[in-house]
Amino acid sequence: MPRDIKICGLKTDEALAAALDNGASHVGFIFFAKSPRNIAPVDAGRLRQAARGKARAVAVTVDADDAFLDEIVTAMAPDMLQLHGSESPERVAEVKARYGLPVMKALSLREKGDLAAVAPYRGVTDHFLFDAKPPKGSELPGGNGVSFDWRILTSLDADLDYMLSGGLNADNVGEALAIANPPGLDISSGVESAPGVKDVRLIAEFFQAVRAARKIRAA
Ligand SMILES: O=C(O)c1ccccc1NCC(=O)[C@H](O)[C@H](O)COP(=O)(O)O
Repeated sequence: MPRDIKICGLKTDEALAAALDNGASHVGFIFFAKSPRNIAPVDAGRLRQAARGKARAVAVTVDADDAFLDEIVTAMAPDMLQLHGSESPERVAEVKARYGLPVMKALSLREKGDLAAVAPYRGVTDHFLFDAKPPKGSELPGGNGVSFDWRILTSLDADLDYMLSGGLNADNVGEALAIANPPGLDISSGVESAPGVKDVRLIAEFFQAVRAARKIRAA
């Protein structure tokens, strides 16, 4: 059963409180101008205070340069950086060294062959996040509410630390857990009533569904 659950794309006190009250281990803030979940570093810095000692605050960036990362790290003091663009292993290593923070590299998957992208990042990134490839025409590298074939994850080494992401919701998370048994889960649009608008009821329902799946597996 998942050790970690990340609620991503938070912008309000209410949504953050719902994530924390329900037991999120990670809370994510998106720094990508085209996203409906985009947040200013200073606002994320204020929000993330409530997460201290409860959940790790994750700054999600897309091919960000040092100047933007400096601004984010200074304003919000994240616990982790999620690199959700086409950052190379060398760039991941550079970011890790520059900020001394754990890094989660996001990779987008559709089929088994896409897992070849994992090897070059092993020993470089601290964690992986496996998301679906964006649909054609999407301007967003993540947060598209699209899932992939979770069966491809069963061929991964058991020690690989990753979050399963992409198109999860309360209705399908039980199946995702039964198939892939991932160490972590990440969700964004599946707990929204509209793009970028988190819904506290959907957040609670997602955690309930995870708990229900946990009971089924334990029985
Ligand atoms: O969510 C976004 O808008 C976003 C924009 C740019 C880069 C990454 C983004 N999201 C990253 C995440 O970690 C999402 O939670 C992940 O892609 C899953 O999203 P969803 O399919 O909506 O659950």
